Amino acid sequence: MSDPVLKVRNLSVFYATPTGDVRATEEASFDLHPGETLGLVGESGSGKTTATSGILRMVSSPGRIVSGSVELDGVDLLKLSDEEMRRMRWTKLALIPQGAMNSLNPTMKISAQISDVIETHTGQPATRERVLELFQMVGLPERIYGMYPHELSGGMKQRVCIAMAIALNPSVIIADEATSALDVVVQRVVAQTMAKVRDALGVSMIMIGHDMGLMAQMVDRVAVMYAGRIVEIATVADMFARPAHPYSQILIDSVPSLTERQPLRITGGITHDPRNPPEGCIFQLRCPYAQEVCRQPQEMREIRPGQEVACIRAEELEREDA
Ligand SMILES: Nc1ncnc2c1ncn2[C@@H]1O[C@H](COP(=O)(O)OP(=O)(O)OP(=O)(O)O)[C@@H](O)[C@H]1O
Repeated sequence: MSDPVLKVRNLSVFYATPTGDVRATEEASFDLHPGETLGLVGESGSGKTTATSGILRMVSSPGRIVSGSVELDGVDLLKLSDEEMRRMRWTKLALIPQGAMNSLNPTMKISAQISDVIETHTGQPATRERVLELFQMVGLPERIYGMYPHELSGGMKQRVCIAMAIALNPSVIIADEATSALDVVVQRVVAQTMAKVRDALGVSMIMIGHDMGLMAQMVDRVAVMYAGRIVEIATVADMFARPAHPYSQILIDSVPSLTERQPLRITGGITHDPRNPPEGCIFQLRCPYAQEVCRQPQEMREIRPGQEVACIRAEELEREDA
């Protein structure tokens, strides 16, 4: 396999609170290969957004990156100066943030906002031709060129955000639940646009989401997070056919069917205080199979080529869903 475009190793990001650090992302490690899409899933509060903020070095106070490395094309982003990092954003690494469409500037025309991104990083404003080319790639009509965000539908605004993300041909795009604020039909169309653009440009993507059904159709591999820890990484096929971690099994069971899209609906939530995780397995307090042995630290380990899991009992508990 080709060298990864992005190599994340032991990334930990904590938030300081008066009663101790919230360990929002701890020891996260994964690779992203050229042209690959990796899905990052887990229920609310599992640390998905925090992990990607760490990758982009956009963690704001009271958060801080505690440790780790984030290599993009062989360069450790965590070692760059702020100015060097600023130059990486949009050109190498672009973000479509949560609620992206609400982050558009209401007082600026769509064309000017896209042009602005390009000008800030290249020193040259975008030509009308280039903006229209981007519109075409994401399926936006030419007539919105001179319009303001409030004149556009939610789906269109989301496409504008995709256009901005690809404007400078980044190697990696991180899409943070980019579609969750939209209704189901619009979600599907926007997701298809994202996939089309990704395939046309050969860009690598990290997609954060709750919707396992949508993930199944959009991503190559899935990383499952629980309470700040990645507990399993596998191809979509393996994750759905033989999820190895008990938490992944619960996640998969929460999907009614792969064609019927639904957000993750898991009762219970994260049960421990994120400032004080249990010793050993992060999932032990909710795990139906927890035993004494689960109080030992659980490292990610490969149980078959391409499937890594942080569960000492994985082989014993494995099941075939196929
Ligand atoms: N500013 C903050 N101060 C303290 N704790 C925080 C702060 N921001 C996030 N957290 C905590 O960090 C943990 C991870 O949050 P994060 O938003 O990364 O999760 P998430 O998986 O992206 O959730 P969602 O799906 O709801 O976006 C949670 O326990 C959250 O309460």
